Amino acid sequence: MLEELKEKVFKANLDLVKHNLVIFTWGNVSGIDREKGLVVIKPSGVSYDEMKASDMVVVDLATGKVVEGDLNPSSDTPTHLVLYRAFPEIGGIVHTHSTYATAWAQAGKDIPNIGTTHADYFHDAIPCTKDMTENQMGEYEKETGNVIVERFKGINYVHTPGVLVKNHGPLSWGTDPDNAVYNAVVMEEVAKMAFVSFMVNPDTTMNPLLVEKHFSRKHGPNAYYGQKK
Ligand SMILES: O=C(CO)[C@@H](O)[C@H](O)COP(=O)(O)O
Repeated sequence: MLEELKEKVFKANLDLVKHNLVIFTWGNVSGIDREKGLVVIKPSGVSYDEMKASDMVVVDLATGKVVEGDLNPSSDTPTHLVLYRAFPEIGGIVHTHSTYATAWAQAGKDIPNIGTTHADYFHDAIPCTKDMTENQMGEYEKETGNVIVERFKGINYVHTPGVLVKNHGPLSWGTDPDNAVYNAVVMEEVAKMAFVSFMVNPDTTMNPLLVEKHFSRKHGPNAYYGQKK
């Protein structure tokens, strides 16, 4: 079942290593078949060197139950499921511990939009979630999804396809697993650029008109991951 999606998700997970976004077993990528209501995700704790497409785990979107696979699904599966349910336009999700985006997440700071590179891919500042409450810690991964959805109230998740989970790390999403990985790579790069920019000039700013010009030039007024709807 879902062999093609398993292959796509498997390749996208290996691309995290190719792009230096993860080491060891850190991070994860998932994809979704919305017609079947099934999510394919990386197995938990498996080295990328040893991983196979057949190791990918299939999970029911509605119940979270494993419907296919001998290995445990990623520990972050509850987070992915909350986002797929809340963000109907996404087809793939990535979580990494990429250095600069994770540093901004650990610092609890949004990555402000101060460059045209950022503006080409993320319309708004890349938001960081707030501290979770003691009650939320009980179901950390599920509540991580809920605080992301809460943080995106008033932010178009299609136009800004990524978030920083406070004191943890980045998540990005896209039309499919490959697009989600692409956005994860861009996110790490703009996190690094912003960090260095603020070291050069802590007071740096960007004219919002330049943001609009670059984002709409690339994505159009009714953007959908770069294509007009
Ligand atoms: O951030 C964490 C754990 O804190 C996870 O995202 C790990 O980095 C990957 O866990 P698995 O996907 O292998 O369960």
